[in-house]
Amino acid sequence: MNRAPTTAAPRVEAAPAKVNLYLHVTGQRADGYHTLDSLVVFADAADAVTAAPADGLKLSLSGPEATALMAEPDNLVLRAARSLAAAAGIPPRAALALEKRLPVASGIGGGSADAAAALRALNALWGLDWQQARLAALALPLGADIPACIASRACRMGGIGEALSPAPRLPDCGLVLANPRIALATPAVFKAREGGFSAPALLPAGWPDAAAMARDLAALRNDLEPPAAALCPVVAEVVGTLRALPGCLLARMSGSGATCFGLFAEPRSAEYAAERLPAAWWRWGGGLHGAGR
Ligand SMILES: C[C@@](CO)(OP(=O)(O)O)[C@H](O)COP(=O)(O)OP(=O)(O)OC[C@H]1O[C@@H](n2ccc(N)nc2=O)[C@H](O)[C@@H]1O
Ligand SMILES: Nc1ncnc2c1ncn2[C@@H]1O[C@H](COP(=O)(O)OP(=O)(O)O)[C@@H](O)[C@H]1O
Repeated sequence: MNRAPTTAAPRVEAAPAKVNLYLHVTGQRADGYHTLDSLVVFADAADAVTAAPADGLKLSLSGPEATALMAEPDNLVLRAARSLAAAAGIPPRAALALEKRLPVASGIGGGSADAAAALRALNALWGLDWQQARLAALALPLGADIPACIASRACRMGGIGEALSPAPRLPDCGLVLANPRIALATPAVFKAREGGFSAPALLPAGWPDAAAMARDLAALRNDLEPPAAALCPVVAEVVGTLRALPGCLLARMSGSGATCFGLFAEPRSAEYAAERLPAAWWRWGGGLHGAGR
């Protein structure tokens, strides 16, 4: 039965960038996937996915970063749509539009955010009413970051990305994101990692302000930063440039890179600081997605 209402209004979903404030690689499973411990937050920098009624399944691309995806044989948005339709037992009928603003293959989970946004939009468009946990379980094989992106709320990430628990209470803070415009493939970075595994972090129940959070985060690390910097040496320059910005409390790489972030006391100082970065880089400054909700 096709439950797609042909008169349903288009659904628009933001696909916010994921930032790993720290990322410890805690082990490796027999299938090769690594187990992680990470504090994940979402920035207000975002792609946007629209789903509208249609007879078949199609995807249109727009936005400043869309060119990098023009040759993509099977966009994650389409894979997510097919996967949801198959699991729901309905034909995949939707006109999807992706406005791509986040750099591709950059450690801020843009593809995962897009897939998650498509699932949320189609869940509504097709009247499925699936719970977030069911969408997350369906999406995990498409990308380890997608479960966290389904809710797009700060969380503690464990397992290979599917074990999600609440984040400590976060203070108001600002983020600067900077990418030197070099794509880094996630599998290559995991493969280049050397050494043993890290223990999961011990975190407090919350932080009173961004400075206190930065102090605790400084004792942790991103275990993928050394291998990413070996593959892409400019990562060290990006981190150093962020760290030198006035007001920067902490600078580090996100995910498997090459995007790095700077943590600031509040969104306005991050916005201002981002403008001082080299114009050749992709850069963004602002606050956390959903802050104050
Ligand atoms: C590293 C992280 C941290 O949040 O972020 P990104 O750099 O992708 O943003 C994620 O774990 C990435 O998630 P995602 O990009 O969705 O990964 P997937 O497509 O599932 O996996 C791509 C490849 O990365 C490796 N991989 C990924 C996740 C994981 N927990 N262990 C791994 O070893 C595997 O080689 C896998 O084949
Ligand atoms: N909508 C999409 N956005 C970004 N990448 C996509 C998308 N669909 C498929 N991909 C593929 O997924 C890979 C990982 O992209 P992305 O999620 O941006 O990076 P990362 O996992 O480093 O955060 C890209 O190299 C690209 O080949």
